[in-house]
Parts: sequence; structure tokens; C-alpha cells
Amino acid sequence: MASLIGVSSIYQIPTLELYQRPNAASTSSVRLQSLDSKSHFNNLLRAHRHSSGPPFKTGLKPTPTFLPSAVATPNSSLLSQEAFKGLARDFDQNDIEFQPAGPTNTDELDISKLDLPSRLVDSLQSRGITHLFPIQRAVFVPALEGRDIIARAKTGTGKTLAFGIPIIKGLTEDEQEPSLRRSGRLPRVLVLAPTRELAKQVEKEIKESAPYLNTVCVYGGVSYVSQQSALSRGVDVVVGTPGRIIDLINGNSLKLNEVQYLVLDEADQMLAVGFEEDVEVILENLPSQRQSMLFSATMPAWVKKLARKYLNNPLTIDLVGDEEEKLAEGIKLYAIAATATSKRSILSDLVTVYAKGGKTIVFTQTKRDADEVSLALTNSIASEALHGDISQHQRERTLNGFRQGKFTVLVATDVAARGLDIPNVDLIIHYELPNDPETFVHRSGRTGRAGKHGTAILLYTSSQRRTVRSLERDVGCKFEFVSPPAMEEVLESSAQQVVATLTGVHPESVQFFTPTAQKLIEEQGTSALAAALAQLSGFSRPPSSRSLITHEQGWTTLQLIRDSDNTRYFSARSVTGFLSDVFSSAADEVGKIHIIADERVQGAVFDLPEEIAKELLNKDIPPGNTISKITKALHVTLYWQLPPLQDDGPPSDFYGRFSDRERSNRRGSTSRGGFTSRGGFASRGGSTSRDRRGFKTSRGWEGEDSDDDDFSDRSSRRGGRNFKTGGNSWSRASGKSSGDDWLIGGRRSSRPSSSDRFGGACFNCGESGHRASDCPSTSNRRSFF
Ligand SMILES: Nc1ncnc2c1ncn2[C@@H]1O[C@H](COP(=O)(O)OP(=O)(O)OP(=O)(O)O)[C@@H](O)[C@H]1O
Repeated sequence: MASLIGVSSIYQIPTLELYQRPNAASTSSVRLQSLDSKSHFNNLLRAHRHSSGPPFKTGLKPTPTFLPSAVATPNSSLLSQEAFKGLARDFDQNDIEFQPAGPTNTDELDISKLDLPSRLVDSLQSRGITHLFPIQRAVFVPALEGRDIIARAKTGTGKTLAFGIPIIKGLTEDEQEPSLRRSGRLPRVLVLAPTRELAKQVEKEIKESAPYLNTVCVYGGVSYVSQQSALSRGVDVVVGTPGRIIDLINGNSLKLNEVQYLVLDEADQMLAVGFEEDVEVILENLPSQRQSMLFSATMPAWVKKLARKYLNNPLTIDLVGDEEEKLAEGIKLYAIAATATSKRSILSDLVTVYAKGGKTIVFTQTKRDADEVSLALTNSIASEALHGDISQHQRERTLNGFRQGKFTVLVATDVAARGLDIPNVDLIIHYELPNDPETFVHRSGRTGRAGKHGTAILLYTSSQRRTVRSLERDVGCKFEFVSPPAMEEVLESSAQQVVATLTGVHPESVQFFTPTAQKLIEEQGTSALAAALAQLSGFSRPPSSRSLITHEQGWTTLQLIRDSDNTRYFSARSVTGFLSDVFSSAADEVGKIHIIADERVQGAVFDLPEEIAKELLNKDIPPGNTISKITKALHVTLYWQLPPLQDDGPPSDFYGRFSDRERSNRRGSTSRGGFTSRGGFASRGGSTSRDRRGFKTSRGWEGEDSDDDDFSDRSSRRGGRNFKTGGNSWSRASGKSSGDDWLIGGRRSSRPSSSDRFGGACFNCGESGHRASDCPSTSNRRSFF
């Protein structure tokens, strides 16, 4: 009988009291709190074995209610809890729940006390890994017992070593056997990963933990030769993406008949990127005597089917369970309203203020947007794009450069960044809304890894406000809704970052500059140093002002208040009438106008070009009116709240639109030729690898894949295709939206024509309706950052 294990408190699993279920025949308990270290591992094992009849349950919670009480919405991650629960029922599992009991006894998680091979302990310790993380602790004993396992845990919590440590322990002990050290030996471990980056990462983690084992990583997009020769030399662990593994099997370079351990990492992503048939073909051809472990964030029907068909009475370990919050602790979430145009201008400010010089990953929906955002950012912050149209070699260089801090902002599509373990990413920016809650969790999970802190910012347009609320419900998280950083905050953060860089200046260099510095200070005092800091920060000229309504540069937001004894109706026309009377140029140039929501106040906020605003503020105005400049949204006046912003972008919100069924249907149209039946390697023949590539013919701007089978930006392609649809539909809607702006102030000179396909604004010239790559005025390029 299998069991369901849940943990409600990640990073706090230290000392466990394991009780048999209250309804079990025996109520004896095994207390692990004060075990002496030597016998610790054996006791853990014994405790688990003794439980093999009725499973354990901890005693702290009366009865675990594993089913979420909340109602799941389609595509909700809550569905996955149901699925996990359902799966447990399918396997006739009973509940086990681990709860922290009493103070942390870190000894019990100490890897030096777990009877692990000393070589493994040494290499783990040299990497700073001294104690098991909760998922590793939960998987450890059942894995050593040879149980098949289905597991999920939050992002960045150490799932790789959860299967890695027990498998390496098994392999290391077997190593005494001479036949297992011979050259040309066949792999005993197969790890399947959905993307090549994840495969490489898993391989790295295993290699660094057990450098004495031969680990080979195989994935598409690179030559077969080096992978084939590594396999022919003899190998213990093969980590790879399904497509390339099948190709290598077909080419007789990879033989799986001695595989003892199978790991399916991110199984749900196999489905998302279209590998389900390949995975099944591989599983069909593995020896039936093996141990299988499946890690998956969600349990779509296909993963459940896999588990039923290919796993043997698996133990389900769920460290997410009915915990509402699906994100790792330590990730602070902000949501910022922006328009498609203003996103572009606030992006570098967000990086400056929230990453504070650390690493940032910006997520876009399409490859093309990743390129354009990265290009635009590069004017102010070193940045590179990562997506499926970039060659494998360049991707590796990009990732290494990012890891090493050669540049600090990576702009990536979803699949590109899935599962990436880059230490110390400080900030995640969801430049566009994710398509589903899982994507949000995975994107955000690139920060706050291994117990560290991080920040994730979601940019949304006013039409996406409800989606943001749905996201909160689905993920079980809470955003803090904030305004984009005010210019003062940007300057302050820039100054701090510049000050931090000063510590890197070599003392000998400092000596050369000291006499001049002394002279400057004598002549100008601290303003000399301030000038130097401003220059270093890139603010040798004062930053241009920015609208608090649209966040566009070059605009100033003003507030007009009319005395409350004036009984005339106050409207946008009142503002333009007032401006015509005082300063006609202002009336001609006025941008957005919003009436203050508070009925007790007669007034409005509105945008004017910076210079015109300055002039207006110097004019005499009729009595009974007050005009002032607003410098900070929401904090400026007690009664004014920034009204909802009019969206000037495409309704590119595909959140929750794609059920698994839809996903596979969509994929159906581009499914791989020759793979309709599980059947086998033989049916694919030698040319299948070419066939596999053959289906990817389109290289359209929507983000269609190139030869990128394993890395597979298929979801990005999906996003791209729909983005285009969104663009089309927005083109129609935008006539209205832009028309309104145009009517109010005439600021938007170019109303998008009905033939416009792209709804956002160009990164080059700032005009809406075309992309930077289609910009008619590339020679006239201007920087927005
Ligand atoms: N016990 C440990 N102590 C310290 N660091 C650890 C431990 N286990 C894993 N790590 C480190 O934590 C980081 C995250 O681990 P890993 O990539 O396996 O997480 P994950 O759960 O697979 O994440 P994701 O779901 O995002 O793929 C890695 O850098 C890994 O080396």
C-alpha cells in the first residue's frame, strides 16, 4: 500500500515525529528526535520499513485534509492538488503527513550522518551542501528502499538532489563490482528532462556531486559525434531530452537495457513541449525491473496515465499539498499597472530600483519581444536575450555570461528559462502576463532559490486587472500593488549602486585622483562629489520628467483643483476650457485627463509636455483654481487616487486559456510526423531525426521554432501565435482606445490603421502600431532607456 506524504512547512522539516495512523491497529510511534547520529540513518530506514503495512501519519494535525477546500478553476494549479490526491486514491494510498515537531534538530538532516559514501559526502560538502532539504529528506528513505516515487515540491527547493543523492549512493556502492567499472559499460541511470538547459543543469548537479561517476548529457541542436563517443566510452548516468535520446537509440549509440533507475524530471513540461510520445516510446523500451521517480509540478491526465502505466505502486510525496502559497518562501511579489507603451520606459527603472545591481530575468511571451526588449535595455543596462532561435552555442555563452555576472539582465521566453538554476537571481520581471499559474510559479521560482530572498514584479495593463486577481487565487499568493518607481527613487538607487562600485576602485588609482579631488572639495564642497556620482550614474543631465498616468517620458502630470463652492459641473472639458483661457498651447498639447474620483473634490489630473507644463505653472491663473505638479502617484494628495489607466496595448492576455486538451490539440497541428503510434524505435528509422526537424518549417515572427527541438519554445510559439491574434483584435479595439486619446488632447498623432497587426509600441521610435524591426525610421533611432 502506498502513501501520500505532505509537508506544510518547507525548510522546517527538521525533526519528525512519525505516528501510525490513528485508525491503524497499532498506535506505537517512532520518535526520531533524539537518535544518536550513527544509528540515525538505520533508524530512519527501520521506521519506514515497519510502516509498510499501515502507513505513517504525524500526530500534530488531527486529521490531514489534503483536498483543497477552494474550488479549482480551469487551468488552476489547484487542479494539480486534486490530481495528486486523485492519484493517491488511484493507487489506494493512505495519507502520511510530515509535520515539524519541536525545535529543529539539524543533525537528522546532516548528510555526514546518513551513511552516505564518503566520496559523495565530501563532494557535497565541498559545494556547501551539508544538510538535506525537505524534499530530499522526504524522498531519501523510500528511494533507498527501491520504491517508485511521484513527487512535487516548490521551485528551487532541491529536487535534483532529492533523486540524485539516493541514486548516487546506490551507484557508488555498486561500484565495488568490477564489471560496473569496465569501459563501454551501459548506463544504469536515465534522467529525462524537457529542455536541454534543464538536462545540462541536472547533469551538472550530478557530476559535481559524484565526479567519479561517468555522466553524459545528450540533447538536440548539437553534433551527435561527441555524445556518441562519450556513450561508447562507458557511462553510468545519461541525462537527456527525449528527442535526442530516441535518435541515439535509433543510431545504436545508446542502449537502455541495463537501466536500473529512471527519473522523469518536470514530467508535466514534457507534455507542454510536446514530448509525450517520445517519452512513452522510451519508457516502453526500458527494462521492467527498475526504480522510477517522477517529478511534476502538476498532474495532467497524461502524467497520471504515465504513472499508472509505468510506475510500480508509487509513493506520492507532495510537499506543496494544500498549502495555498505555491511559491517558495522569501519571494516578495509586486504588481505594477502599466500600459504597453509605458512598460518599456519603466523597465530599466524597475531593474535599477528592485535589483539594486544584482541579476534580473525579464520574461516575455515571444522570442521577438525578448530580442527587442533586450536590445532596448542594452542602451542603459547590459542585457542579453535567451530563446529558442538563438544557437545552442550562443545560449551557453549567454547563460555562462549571466551566471558569471558579465551582464545583469537576461530577457527570456518561458521555455528558455524553465528550470534554470542560476544562483542569486534577485529580480524576476513578468514583462507580459504568464499564460497559466504554473508558468507564473516557474518564472518567479528563478529567484528565491535554495532558501534565499528574491523579488518578482508582474506588469499588467488595466484590462488585465481581473486576471491578476485570478492569478493570486490560483497560485495562492498576494501581490503588493505599487506604482512604478518615482524618478527620485531611481536616482537614489542609482547613487547607491554607484557608491557600491566605488569600493572596486584600486587604491593606487585613487591616489592619482586624490589631489584633484581635494582641490574640488575645497572649491565646491560636496557638490563636486555629487556631480561625480551623477555622471557615473548616467545622469549628467537631469532625467526628463515622466507622466504619472502613462509613465511616458517627457510628460509632466499636473493637478487642477477648483474651489468647492463652484457649483458648475466639472469634466474633462472644464480642464481644456481652463487651459484655453490661461495658456492656449497647453490646451493644444494636453495629454490624458482623469477626473478625480472623490466626489467632494472638483478637479482633475492631466498630462502636459514637460516644457509646456513649466510655462503653465508660471502663468497667472483665475482665482478659485489651484494648479500644481504631482511628483508621486498615490502619495501626493490625501484624496486623489490614480484612476485606472486606459490601456493602449493589445489584450494579450492568454492566462488560463489553454487547457491540457487545447494544448495537445494545438500541438496536433504540428505534431511530429511518423509518431502517431507508440511503437517504437524501428518504425522511426534512421531518418527520423531529420523528420523531427522537418516539421518545424515556420520561422515567422510569432516565435515559431527553428531547429530547436529540445529547447523547444513551443509554448512561446503558442504565445506568439495568439499574440498575433491578440494584436489583430486589438487593432480593432485600439481604434477606440487611441481615438479617445486623440480626441482629448491630440497627443497621439498616429491612430493605428485597421491593418496594423502589432498592438504595442515600437522600441525604436516609440510610435505604436509597428515593431522595432519594422521601424521605418531606424536611422532616426532614439533611446527610451
Ligand atoms: N541540501 C542542499 N543544501 C544547499 N543547497 C542545495 C541543497 N540541495 C540543493 N541545493 C542547491 O539548491 C539549488 C536548487 O536546486 P534544484 O535546481 O535541484 O531545485 P529544483 O527544486 O529542481 O528547482 P526547479 O523546480 O526550479 O527546477 C541548486 O543550486 C542546488 O545546488
